[in-house]
Amino acid sequence: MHSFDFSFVKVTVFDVLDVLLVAFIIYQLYNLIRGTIAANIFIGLALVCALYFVVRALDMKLLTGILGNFMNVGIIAIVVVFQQEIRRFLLLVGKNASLQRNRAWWQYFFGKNTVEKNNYIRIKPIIDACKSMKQSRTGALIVIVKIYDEQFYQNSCEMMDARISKRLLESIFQKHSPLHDGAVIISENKIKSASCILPLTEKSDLPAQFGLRHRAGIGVTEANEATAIIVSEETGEISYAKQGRVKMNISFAELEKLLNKDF
Ligand SMILES: Nc1ncnc2c1ncn2[C@@H]1O[C@H](COP(=O)(O)OP(=O)(O)OP(=O)(O)O)[C@@H](O)[C@H]1O
Repeated sequence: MHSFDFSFVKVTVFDVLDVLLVAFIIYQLYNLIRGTIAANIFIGLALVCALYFVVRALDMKLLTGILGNFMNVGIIAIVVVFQQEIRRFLLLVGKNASLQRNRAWWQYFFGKNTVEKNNYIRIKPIIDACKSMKQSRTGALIVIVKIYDEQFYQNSCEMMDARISKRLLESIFQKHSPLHDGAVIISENKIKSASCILPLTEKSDLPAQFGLRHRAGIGVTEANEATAIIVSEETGEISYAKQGRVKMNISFAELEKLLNKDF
């Protein structure tokens, strides 16, 4: 009977850790570029790489030479093409590290209940504003971002740095307000900007009643670590978008649950 000898393969704890870390980084990168145009570019680059290895293995000299030259400048091309994504990835790593640290300490000293209570205080003005805007059929788009990338928003937004309050949100989206067109961006427990023009999703399978407001709400969550609350002017319905996916007509209890999780 044949037996296999695997004694030449030595796997240490650090090898496992190494593979897990690489998998984690690839997963984070995938999350960052999922649904964006960068994902298609990434697939294109991966295909060129695969083709290079195939033609090299088949010893096809001309193609190997051409693709080899392309691969030599590949890393520079990647940095240029994925400039925004790399920037967001590094911001995410830095920010998450400090957020997790603060939260862990806070929970250690004050317990989980205090954290949840504080969270409710933070999200209450947003929920109350949505309740009132639903009633008055005021269209609104509120985007909550983990990392406020000023460069990303500064050209298309009216910059603010205000405490979140129900009345402020209501006045921004009130029909006669000069800032009512576009989205409000919330980050770090502040209203950071208003009247923002956001990228629209290019999805073709959305419900017919979804116009620009909904498309912008979904679009921003495809390209960023963000969640969007959309109040429909037509129907008063509340929708919630995250990672390019949208939950329609959610209740306020559901909204509270989702915000508690994501904010
Ligand atoms: N790119 C954009 N970024 C942010 N907000 C936008 C953008 N484009 C349009 N909007 C907002 O959406 C409003 C138009 O909404 P539209 O009626 O097309 O959307 P809708 O999804 O059908 O929502 P509603 O149900 O409220 O009508 C604009 O007045 C503006 O405030």
